[in-house]
Parts: sequence; structure tokens; C-alpha cells
Amino acid sequence: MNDEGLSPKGALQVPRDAAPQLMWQTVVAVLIFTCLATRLITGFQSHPKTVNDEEPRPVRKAPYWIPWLGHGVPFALGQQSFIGRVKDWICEPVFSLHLAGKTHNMIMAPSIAKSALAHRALSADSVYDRVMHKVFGDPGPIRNMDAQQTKALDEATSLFMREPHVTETTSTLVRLLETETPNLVSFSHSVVDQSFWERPSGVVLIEEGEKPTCEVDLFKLVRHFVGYITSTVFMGRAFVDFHPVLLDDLFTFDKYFNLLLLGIPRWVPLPGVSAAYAARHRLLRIMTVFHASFASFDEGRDPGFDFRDLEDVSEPMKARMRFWKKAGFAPAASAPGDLMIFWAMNTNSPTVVFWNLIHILSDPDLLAAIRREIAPYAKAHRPGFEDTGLPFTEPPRISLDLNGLLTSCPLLKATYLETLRMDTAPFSYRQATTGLTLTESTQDASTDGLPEPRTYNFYKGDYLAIPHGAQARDPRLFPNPDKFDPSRFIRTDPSTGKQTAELDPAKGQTLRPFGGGSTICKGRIFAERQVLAFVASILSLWDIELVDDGNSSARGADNINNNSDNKDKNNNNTQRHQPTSGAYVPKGAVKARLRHRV
Ligand code: HEM
Repeated sequence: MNDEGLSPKGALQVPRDAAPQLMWQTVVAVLIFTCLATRLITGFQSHPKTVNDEEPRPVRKAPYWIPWLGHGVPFALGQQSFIGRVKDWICEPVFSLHLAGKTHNMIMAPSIAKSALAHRALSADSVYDRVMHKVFGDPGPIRNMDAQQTKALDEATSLFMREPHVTETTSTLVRLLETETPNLVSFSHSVVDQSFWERPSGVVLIEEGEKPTCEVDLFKLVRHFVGYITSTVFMGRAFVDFHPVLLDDLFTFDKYFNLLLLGIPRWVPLPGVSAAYAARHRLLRIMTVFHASFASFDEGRDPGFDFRDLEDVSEPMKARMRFWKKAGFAPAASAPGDLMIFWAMNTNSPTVVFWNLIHILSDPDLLAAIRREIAPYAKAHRPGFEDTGLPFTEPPRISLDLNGLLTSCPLLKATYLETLRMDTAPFSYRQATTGLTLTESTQDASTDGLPEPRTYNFYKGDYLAIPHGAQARDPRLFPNPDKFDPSRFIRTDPSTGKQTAELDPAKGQTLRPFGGGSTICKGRIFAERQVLAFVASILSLWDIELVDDGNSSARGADNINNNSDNKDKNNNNTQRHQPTSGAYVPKGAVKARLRHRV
């Protein structure tokens, strides 16, 4: 008889065999219990408290299931839609979320957002320090600058907004666009013969029709084209041409911006983390060499082999690099600071140009109206034999009148504003340096059907986040917010009949695609000119047919097959947006066929 089960050894074996299963079941049971308990406790804490109308109200935190992580998962999956859902559920202009162990107060009322951005007790410093450290890799010197140094650096950065620099940089932009837009695609089979910006877009030549045609991923093409030209304007040609995959590295780094910000270390086996660190490493090395070369160039010494000609670097960038040197920063220490600027100039505008084009191309009537409007200011033609005397066909040419585009094309500008409203979703983060109270306006209270405005208390150390994208899609301020409707920004002067495109504060229309307060985007004046110039020159020189291959990310959103019957169904952006650090990028490839118009 086998008496092993009765022996001390056998008696131990039973629980030992069952242990893994028991352990597993116990872990699952503990997890479920913890989540249920967390949901019950946070749900109870979230109940509205009764307060007098005059008293400040406590900020209600939305209930959550997972301890520490809190609302992290739904927030990461779709920030704006999640925030919108919580707001509808809580019905307050301020509520809080629990993200990675910290409470974040979400400010939804435009009036409270405005006061918060201007409030002296709310500082962007701790957030800026974290971004510089975790994302851009500043080991300390930039974060530890004294007040005088910070002021001097801010002054150099403000040159992006000042004259004569805005005029100079936009003139360079127009010159580059006139030269390069005809070569947006070269119709070359070989990658070697293609321009830098074409290579990532997977150009395929199509053998049909009379004119050369090719199929591309339109997002990749436009993003790299805008990035290449913009970087050349500010950083100079040598910087952009130095490393053939410079922009690929920047866009990889940008894709995983939020993971870096969370402080996920390089060794964590999450997709993209190690690629993001590697891309950042290469970008910092290029920036370090660039700073060292510029320092020599500026002193009249040999800048070395890597960057020989730095004359065409823009004045605002030169001013920043001179600041670093004067403040005693070694090139490796200052590199993270200018990587931030290089990222800022390329993360939003290429994507905004792309969406602006998509919205226009998706509506044939709008496309025709825009082309009629811009025709006098974006003139495309192809020089013939009588112009050149040469026996072969010259490439098309374009001449741009940027001032005309800015002042006489309200419909074009209205599409730009509507694109900013629908396709950008920045956050402004602040931390309270002392306790403070913020009250909504009577107008905001009455929009919510309340007779009295609501007031909220915040305490030292509290984080306040303003999700500008959620406000831009508030149906009370922008009726039918999922519809691309540029007419919501068109104003007509009753006496002259002249049309302009602008926000209507009387209707409570507020847009903050450029953030707000002291950290507001320093490239915003340039950005408007830039986006209008890119959109006008591409639409004037190129016929672009969006291809519905069943996988396109814009499918079902903008009616990509150009069928005007579908027009009203367009623009449900949540289906096609992928959250990033700035303006949204599309979820997948956006196939399009391109051919010259002239
Ligand atoms: C449509 C295009 C653009 C959008 C939507 C945009 C948006 C933004 C946003 C949301 C911020 C952060 C603001 C904050 O923290 O409150 C920012 C910062 C910044 N942007 Fe832009 N941006 C655009 C184009 C540009 C361009 C072309 C430049 C070129 C120089 C630029 C330069 C900067 C700089 C230097 C900052 C940092 C400001 C600071 O920290 O003081 N931006 N931008």
C-alpha cells in the first residue's frame, strides 16, 4: 500500500502542489477585493457635499477602481473624451482625477481657466523642471538656473515673437516654399533620388493617366515636409542636412513623450521606450555638436567639419546659443534646452498643416471655394517654351503673397482656426505655491443653468490642469462640436460687407491651442503665417486625391472618397485621433494620390 500521503513528506506535498494555484487565486481575489474597496471608498468620498452658495465648494474627485494608478488607464487611452465624460457625470466646472498617486484638478470653466493662467500663486516651474529633466534629459544645470539667467533666456526666446525676426523668418519660409513645394514629390523610383521628406512616406509611382502620379502616406509626407522647411528656417540648412533621419528621431521621441514624462526607465520592456531614449541620445549629441560649432563660428574660429556654414541660423536661435555660452554652459549642458525648442517648432505645426489639408480636401465645395479665394495670392504656373526658350518641360513654379493670404482670405483662415479647435488638445499645468480661491464668472454659471457662480479652494502644492481641447469641444461654446464648420468663425462687417475670420467672445468662444500665461507658445504668430502659407502653396500646386483603401485613418471621419453626399457625416475626430504630446496624429496611414495641377 502506498502510504506516502500519510507520511510527513507526503503531508507537505499536498499544499506544496496546490500552492501555485492557491497563490494565483489568492492574488486574483486580493486584487478584485482591492479594486472593489477602492471603488467603494472613492465613490463614497466623491459624493457631493452640501455647502452654502457663498462658501467655497470642495473639489470632487471622480471615483476610480485601481489604487495609485487611479484614472491613468482611461486617461491615457483618450484624454479629452475621458475628461468630457467625467465632466458630464460630475456636473461641476472643477473636478479632480487621480493619476499615478497624485491628484490633478481639472479646470473646465473658461473663466476659471483664464484666472488660473494669470494667477501669481500658480507656477509652471515644477512642471517645466520635470519636463526638462525627464523628457529632454537635463541633468540639472538648466533647472537650476538663477532668476537672472532665466530672465535672460526668456528674453532670447521671446525674439521668436518680435520684429524684425517674425518678418525675417516668414520671408525665409516663403522663399523656401516657392523653391521646394513644386518638389513635394519628385516622382523618383529610387529613394536615393528622393528628397529627405519623401523617403519616409513610401512613395509608389502609379502608371495611369497623362500626368505623373504617385501614392503616398500623406501624413508622413506633409509632416516631414513641414518639419524640414520649418527646421531649415530656424536652425539653418547645415543642421537639417547633417543627419538624414533627424526628423524621424524627433518624431519617435515625440511619440513616447508621455512615457518619458512619467519617468519610465530605459530598461522597462514597454514598446517604444528604448527607441525613445536612443532617439533622444542622438538628438542631444547633434545639438551638442551644433552648439560647440556655433560657439566657434560666432567667434570667427573654424566651426569644425560637421557644421561649416551657420550663417543662415535664425536670429532667435543665435540669441539662445549666445545666451548659453555667456552663462557658462558647456555644449552638452545646453543641448537639452535647445532640443526643447527644436521639438516645440516641429511637434504641432506639421500636424496642423496635415489636418487643415485633410479637412479642405474632404469637402469638394470647400476645396473649390478655398482655391478661388487664394488664387490671387498663390499663383502657380508652369513656364513654357516661350518663357524659357528651352526645349523641355520645366517644373511648375509658385509665387506667394503672404500678406494677401493673411488679410484677404477669411475662409482659409477660418479653416485654420477650426483645425486648431478640432485637432489640437494641449494642457496647461500649474502648481499652487500658496493657497488660493478661484471663482467662475456669472456667464459660465448661467451657461450651466445656475444663478450663482461657484468658488473653489486650492491648497499649497495642488496641481491644476487646464485641458484646452475639452473646452474647444464644449457644445455650449461651439454648437455641434464634432462638425468641421469654418463658418462659425466668419464675421461680416455690416457697414462694409468685408468678411474676416476670428473668434466671437460675445458667444463665449475661447480657443487656447497655444496654451496660456507665461509659458504660452512663442511661435504662435509665425505658426499662423506658416500654416496658411503651407496649405495655400500645396493646394495651388498639387491635386491630392484621398484614397479610401479600407485602412485609412481618416476614413469615416472626413469623407475621404470626396463624395459630397457624405459631407455632413464628416469629422468625428475621436475615431481617428491618436493622443500625443501636442496636436493629434492620425491613427494609421492616410493614403493619397498626388499629381501636379499645372
Ligand atoms: C500650430 C502650431 C503650434 C501650436 C498649436 C503650438 C502650441 C504650443 C503649446 C501648446 C505650447 C505650450 C504652452 C504652455 O505650456 O502653456 C507651445 C510652446 C512653445 N512653442 Fe509652440 N506651437 C505651434 C508652433 C510653434 C512654432 C512654429 C514654434 C517655432 C519657434 C513654436 C515655439 C514654441 C516655443 C519656443 C514654446 C515654449 C514656450 C516657453 O516655454 O516659454 N511653436 N507651443
